[in-house]
Amino acid sequence: MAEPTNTPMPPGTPVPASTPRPSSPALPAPSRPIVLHIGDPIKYNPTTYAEFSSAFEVIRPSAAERERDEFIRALKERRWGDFSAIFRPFWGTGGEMGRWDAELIDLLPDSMRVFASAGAGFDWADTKLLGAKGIIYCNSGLAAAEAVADFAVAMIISTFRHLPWCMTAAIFPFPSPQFTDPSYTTNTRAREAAFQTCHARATAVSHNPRGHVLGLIGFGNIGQQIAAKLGNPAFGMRIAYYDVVRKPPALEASLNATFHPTLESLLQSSDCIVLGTPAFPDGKPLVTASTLAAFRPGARFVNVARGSLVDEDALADALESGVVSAAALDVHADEPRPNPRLVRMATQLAGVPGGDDDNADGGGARLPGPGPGRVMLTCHNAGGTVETHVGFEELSMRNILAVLRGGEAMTAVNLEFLEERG
Ligand SMILES: O=CC(=O)O
Repeated sequence: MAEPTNTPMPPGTPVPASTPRPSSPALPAPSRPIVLHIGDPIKYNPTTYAEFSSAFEVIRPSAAERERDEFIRALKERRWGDFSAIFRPFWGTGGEMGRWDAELIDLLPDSMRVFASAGAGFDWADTKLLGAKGIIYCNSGLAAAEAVADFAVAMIISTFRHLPWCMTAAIFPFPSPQFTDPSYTTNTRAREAAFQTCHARATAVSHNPRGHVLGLIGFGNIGQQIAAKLGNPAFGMRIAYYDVVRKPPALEASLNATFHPTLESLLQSSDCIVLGTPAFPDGKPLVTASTLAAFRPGARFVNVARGSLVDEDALADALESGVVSAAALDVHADEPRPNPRLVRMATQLAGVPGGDDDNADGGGARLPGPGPGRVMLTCHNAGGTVETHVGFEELSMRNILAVLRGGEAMTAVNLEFLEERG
């Protein structure tokens, strides 16, 4: 049964409820287009939602109905009628049915026109097949770009300054927040050694980003915002990029960005490589043993795109051999399970029992081993801010309003595949 859209909004806000629908195949023709709302109720944009829910009949399947088997059953029995749009305002919910592949897409009603979802990435949906069926897919990358770029800045700085080492050494041996771990209170020498070693030796492997070449793979909204934040006059990095389509000269000039016509040329010229490009539909990696071989010796690597784009074992090899001197990964090939070899490196300390201080005086050139603090791992947090979620909701509703009123989608990603409908 559909859940009511009992949205937590400021008190007194008038919110039209979505319509619970009986599980009956014989539905009367709707007076307004039906929108299938998958996931949590909206939270942040009551005014737009008031317009949205008076323009459309909004049906929100329950959490149980969104599980794949039940979802397929419901689509087969046309439980939600001839809906014209799918609306997924959050990335944390609404994905329970799994990948939007042919099995699901082939069950969509002919009335379906537009699928608007939270999230910059759209690897969870076969957008080419949707396009072939005349369905526009809109992502919400625009809403996440600033958050992802800010997070990428922190990760890039981390690869130059070895923040994981600085942070873990300061709290060695990782006491509980209550400081009740007996080793924390008794193992004073080891704790002091961890702190002092990091204080003394992190200097020798840390560098200012200024003057280094930042190589951006992908120069869309996220890449451009990273360039604006880290180039001149702020951090003074030299901006280089590779993308399948070269950007206009005025844009390149405004960001002082140098285009590289091949990925190899970008890799050979960069001190820190940042991945900010959509995943390949077939899940093929872009950063592999052979691409890593083209990195400058001792280059740094940051991934804020998708884990599937990186062969993580090849990256671990490159960190071990020193080809890559530091890496920061927000996204992982097998979420929520980061690669165990990379986890081990992320927790490695110098100058403490079980640590590794072989490389303490390395200086960015090819190093013989991973050394401490060279890997930063986070939990797919880059886009995760309140502002992003406000934007996800708003943009998804605006896209559906535009398309169903006969206008243009703002953030369609599959227009090249879109087939005209009869
Ligand atoms: O990964 C985050 C997103 O797709 O927005």
